Amino acid sequence: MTISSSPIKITAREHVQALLDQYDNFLFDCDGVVWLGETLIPGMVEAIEYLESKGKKVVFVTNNSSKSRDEYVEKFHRLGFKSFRKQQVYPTCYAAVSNLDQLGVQPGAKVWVLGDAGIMHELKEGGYQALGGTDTRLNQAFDPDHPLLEVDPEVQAVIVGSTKDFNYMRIALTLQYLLHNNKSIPFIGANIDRTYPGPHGLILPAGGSVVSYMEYTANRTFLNVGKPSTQFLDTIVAENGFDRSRTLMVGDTLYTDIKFGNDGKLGAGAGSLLVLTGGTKPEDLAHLLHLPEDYEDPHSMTPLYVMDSFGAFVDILKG
Ligand SMILES: C[C@H](OP(=O)(O)O)C(=O)O
Ligand SMILES: [Mg+2]
Repeated sequence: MTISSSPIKITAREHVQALLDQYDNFLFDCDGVVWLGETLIPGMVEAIEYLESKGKKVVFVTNNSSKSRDEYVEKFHRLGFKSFRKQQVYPTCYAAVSNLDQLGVQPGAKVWVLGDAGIMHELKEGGYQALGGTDTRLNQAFDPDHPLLEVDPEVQAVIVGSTKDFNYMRIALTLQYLLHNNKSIPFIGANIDRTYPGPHGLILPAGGSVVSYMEYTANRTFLNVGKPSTQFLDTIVAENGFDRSRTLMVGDTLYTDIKFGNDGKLGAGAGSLLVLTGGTKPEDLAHLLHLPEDYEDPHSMTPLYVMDSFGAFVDILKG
């Protein structure tokens, strides 16, 4: 099946049954698909339990680097996913750390972080020394004479992701590392998302806004390790032994999730399902469908399927 110009709307029992027949493996985005902040999207626990009861493999791929895999396990359990295991979640803090080795940065090395606890914890778990990030000494107002502003020459990489502690001390220091040694230290960005859907209908700044800030300031290009990176998908497919033609990506964002599934050649020609519980509204999709053919490859961001909420899966199936 190829990507149609208009996605197929999943509303009836036969549509849901077709998904079950067509796919063995389901990749789920988290923010806007499974939850909004700490609020579970109704029906998601039942939907995942149903898929697993039918022998389907389920993994979660999130561009949100604020939590480590261990912290995601706690969150999934807290929200009712009782049998959830660490191997089922791929946050970009983990992807960022997994990339270090290939960039020649070996465990034991010092890595500078502009980001939240997830990146710090994954670095430590990978055997790296994490600097910056959540260090509370950086919470103070900018002072050019502060000893912390001295660059540590042993730092071998910089990872930038979302942070709720975005202040001038942190960005000024991060800039020093990005410029250090003739801009030779690898610059990893955890994601490209501008925003993410928060609780109470709030649209909140996401990691991509922080990464882009640093990219512009340092006049450097970062390596994006998150969706829609095809290398990220290759790793997930290989680690789980998934058959791409029997794999579906479910997400709420066109330029990350849907592009990830389409560019990654999931499904038999296409394997992406957009839900409308997060950042994308029907009018955004309509706009995309009317873009000129040559506009930044609109097909790569066109989902094969669309569904109001994946949480409706079991209800639709039961009629
Ligand atoms: C939006 C994104 O999370 P995801 O939707 O990939 O779980 C993020 O928090 O930057
Ligand atoms: Mg999302």
